[in-house]
Amino acid sequence: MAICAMICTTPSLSISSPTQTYLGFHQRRVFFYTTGRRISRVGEKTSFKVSCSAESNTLVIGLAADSGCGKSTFMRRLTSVFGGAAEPPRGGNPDSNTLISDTTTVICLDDYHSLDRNGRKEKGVTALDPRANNFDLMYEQVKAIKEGQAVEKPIYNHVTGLLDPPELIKPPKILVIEGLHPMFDPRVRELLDFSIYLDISNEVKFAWKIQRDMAERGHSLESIKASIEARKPDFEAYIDPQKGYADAVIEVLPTQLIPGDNEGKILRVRLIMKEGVKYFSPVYLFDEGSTISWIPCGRKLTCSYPGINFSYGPNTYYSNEVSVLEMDGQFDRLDELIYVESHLSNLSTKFYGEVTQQLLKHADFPGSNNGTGLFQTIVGLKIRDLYEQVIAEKAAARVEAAKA
Ligand SMILES: Nc1ncnc2c1ncn2[C@@H]1O[C@H](COP(=O)(O)OP(=O)(O)OP(=O)(O)O)[C@@H](O)[C@H]1O
Ligand SMILES: O=C(CO)[C@H](O)[C@H](O)COP(=O)(O)O
Repeated sequence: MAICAMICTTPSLSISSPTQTYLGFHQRRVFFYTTGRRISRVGEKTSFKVSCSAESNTLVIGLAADSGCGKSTFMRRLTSVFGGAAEPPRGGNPDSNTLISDTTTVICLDDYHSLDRNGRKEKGVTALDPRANNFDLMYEQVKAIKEGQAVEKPIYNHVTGLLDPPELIKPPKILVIEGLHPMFDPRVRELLDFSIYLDISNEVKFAWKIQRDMAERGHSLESIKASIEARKPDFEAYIDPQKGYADAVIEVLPTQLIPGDNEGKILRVRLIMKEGVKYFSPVYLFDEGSTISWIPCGRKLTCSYPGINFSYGPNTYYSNEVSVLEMDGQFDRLDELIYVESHLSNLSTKFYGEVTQQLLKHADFPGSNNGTGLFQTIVGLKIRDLYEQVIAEKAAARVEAAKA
């Protein structure tokens, strides 16, 4: 770092070279060595490409879920926690899948489809199949962004089903990679600072699909059923197993408060939080580590049928120790959520009532009155906290390095 601070205005230096290169420093000049021999000096004509870039402060978050499972809604909640609105790149492809705000850039991993709609049809593979995706490019580009370099990322056009010319993605403070496979490739997984899986049970997925694809997109009930069935084997083989790697899973199930309910309107939502993740301390209800069941309905929380049930406790998930917070039911009055919020700890809020304020602000988003909205908001706050801890630690390390 000391070297870079002297030769660059920004604190890090990136070098690309066709051979293994070693960086040396002597009398305020930077030299490159190959197997110990000095071969060139910065400023001299050289085949090495040297560029200064901002120190790698890009935090990378992975958000995995099947299509139509609430990724966009979650992203809107996350961006709002950082205080901004996300928009597609200005002046770019109107069908871009990217969303940029002051703090976050969200890229959709559909952009790494290597086969377009026709290509998949010809080869008889779905978009969930690894053979339809370019994981090498995904890895190289996410790594480059994390290291502070801009990349030309391809665009998969959902309107035409074709691969469009690429768009420039500059390194943001927080990069979110959302889509089908953020935790599939071990190399990409290794780049993630935090990972989330939205686990929507088949019953609920079906209810949401019907609501959206029938009401908004004019699909028939039969075609929705057929598309879910057709995706199932690949979903189970390639998408679902990723939840074993996630730091937080939001699991959405039918309610247990109404026996045999299959409407998918009242939901039982579980926030599964891995223990021992750096910069992430799981949220708890009443008393950390104990097992709690709580019906908050009564004087301070209005509940109509079938009521609300919270539970919390330690558990094991894919051989990992986790804490699980569960909410079954829905709120009648969102402003009364403050009562529930005041019984939760480790929320990483900046002021009393921030969770309630966030949900009230976006009361019109799907799921604001149930555990999906509540837990998405909480995970958003935890990501902000994680980011702030990383930044604070890097700043402290820089101060220490400058002292040395
Ligand atoms: N928490 C929720 N409660 C009820 N319905 C929801 C919830 N989240 C999402 N939905 C339903 O699912 C639909 C898809 O949500 P969203 O667009 O956020 O998902 P997505 O994963 O980004 O979808 P896609 O990948 O297909 O773009 C919404 O239009 C809504 O009908
Ligand atoms: O699973 C998906 C992720 O969103 C899509 O089905 C996939 O990207 C293919 O898109 P399209 O159906 O528009 O060709």
